[in-house]
Amino acid sequence: MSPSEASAPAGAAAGTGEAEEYDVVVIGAGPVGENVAERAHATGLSTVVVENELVGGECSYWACMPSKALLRPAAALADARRVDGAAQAVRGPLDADAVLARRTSFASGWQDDSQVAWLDSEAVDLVRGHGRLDGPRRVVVDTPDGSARVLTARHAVAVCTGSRAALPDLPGIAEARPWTSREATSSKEVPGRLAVIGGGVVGAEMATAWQALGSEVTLLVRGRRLLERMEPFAGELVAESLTEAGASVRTGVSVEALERPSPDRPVTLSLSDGGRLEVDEVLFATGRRPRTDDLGLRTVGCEPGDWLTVDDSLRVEGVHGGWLYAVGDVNGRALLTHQGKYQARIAGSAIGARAAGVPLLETDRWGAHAATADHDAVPQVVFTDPEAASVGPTAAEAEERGLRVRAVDLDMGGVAGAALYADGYRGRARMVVDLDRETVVGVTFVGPGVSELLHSASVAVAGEVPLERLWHAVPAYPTISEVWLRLLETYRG
Ligand SMILES: Cc1cc2nc3c(=O)[nH]c(=O)nc-3n(C[C@H](O)[C@H](O)[C@H](O)COP(=O)(O)OP(=O)(O)OC[C@H]3O[C@@H](n4cnc5c(N)ncnc54)[C@H](O)[C@@H]3O)c2cc1C
Ligand SMILES: NC(=O)c1ccc[n+]([C@@H]2O[C@H](COP(=O)([O-])OP(=O)(O)OC[C@H]3O[C@@H](n4cnc5c(N)ncnc54)[C@H](O)[C@@H]3O)[C@@H](O)[C@H]2O)c1
Repeated sequence: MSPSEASAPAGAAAGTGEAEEYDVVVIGAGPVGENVAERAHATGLSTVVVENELVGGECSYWACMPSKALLRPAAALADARRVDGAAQAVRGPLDADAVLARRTSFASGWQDDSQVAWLDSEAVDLVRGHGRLDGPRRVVVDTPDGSARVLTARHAVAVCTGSRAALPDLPGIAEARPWTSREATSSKEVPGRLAVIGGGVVGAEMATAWQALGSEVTLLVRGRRLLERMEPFAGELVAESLTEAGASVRTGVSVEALERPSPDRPVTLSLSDGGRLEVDEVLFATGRRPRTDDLGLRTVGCEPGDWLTVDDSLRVEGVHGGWLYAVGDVNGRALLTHQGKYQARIAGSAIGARAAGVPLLETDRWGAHAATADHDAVPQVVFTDPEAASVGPTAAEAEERGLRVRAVDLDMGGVAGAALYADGYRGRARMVVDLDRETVVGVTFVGPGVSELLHSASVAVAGEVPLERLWHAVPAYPTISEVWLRLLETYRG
């Protein structure tokens, strides 16, 4: 079937009330939905995506892109300040207006024309409106003009509706009009005093960005440290650096109530240690919940409000006929754009293979239709200063999985390339070695400029490269990559 034949839906046009039939219907045109549609279409299937906000999803407008655009100028300035000779040339603060303007341009001014054009170029149809399931293989779209369109799928429906910020149920929270990640990435003004609640990735990154932009930031962490899902030294180094930058980082404390007497007045937080804190804005960076509450899931035997549990080919478990897929944040496996897009490539080709009647899918470990990396090789970069980058389990997680491991630690300041990169370079690395197979199962780097190193670790982990072969992968001198050589030397003793 040619792509042009493939993209033509059968059935009646919109407005007639009759169902429009496609091979694949995708609900949600975030980065993941776009990729499921494009991949499924590449296998010769007709595809349509349903979107009720902006094509491009959270990542493009209120998450990855604007947050990294806010953080990059701070990192560039910090890097220059760590190099004698360059430091003398950059004495002033960030130009907050210019940073916010650049952020806005990376968020495409919250317009989705270019992403719509991309869908069009890939011959994927777009229906604007809120999609919900209405029984097997059937999606009803409530469109902005008040009418309903019915889409049916010959082969598969993929739910790619993502996640939204989770807010705790606290007295006064609604009246306090707190920021979520949306306001933290799209604000047009720099608040004088900002409280950030939550020591996860959003909390650490947004505290870094807004402190650098001139806010007086207080980061309130209910646990013992920041970035609890990474090796302990990651959160410790990031907290130390945030404190040096002027932020107040307080652990073991949470918010119990909020009071904002009127919208133009400051907000006062009552804290679990009995203290009170007055700020101009408060950001809740307290995790995410799946966008599954208004999706008609009961009509197909699933529970609304839950993360959708999937198998490794991204098919929702327990749905008769195996036609329902859930890809990206909504399945709760790894809330990251690159991991969702990886799942999308796998789901798209699995949908295509099943539609073509391929009798035996490659769903074995590392097979073409199995998202194995979700379990063993999820890379993540936290764009704080210093950057924290990791792939695979931490040493503690590897032990919990029953692996016999050794953690090899290194102070990165001794690596020549790191010392050249920044005067007094502060950074640490850990390589977690599976002693039975002599392969690397997890790696963490924390330090300036480590984000671009991470893929080397992902290749080693996903490739299950034996240490004796890694020994022959020679890092160029004098780059920060020589951290690999030092780690291997330390392991060999
Ligand atoms: C502040 C922040 C920073 C982040 N930074 C990074 C980063 O640097 N790197 C990284 O890898 N990840 C990052 N993430 C995570 C990343 O944003 C998500 O993993 C990614 O957006 C998930 O993509 P998705 O397509 O699954 O969902 P989403 O991007 O949430 O897209 C879902 C889409 O579905 C639409 N939708 C929902 N329900 C319906 C419905 N019923 N009908 C029609 N349409 C619907 C929504 O409008 C949306 O467009 C960040 C997250 C946050 C909050
Ligand atoms: N650079 C990146 O890759 C990047 C950047 C931002 C977000 N993300 C993704 O987005 C997802 C969401 O990030 P997040 O930081 O919102 O979630 P998270 O789950 O990483 O962290 C939330 C934090 O809030 C704390 N918390 C929860 N409820 C609380 C409460 N009531 N009071 C005080 N603290 C509370 C938790 O203990 C946790 O430390 C992450 O899973 C991450 O993968 C990725």
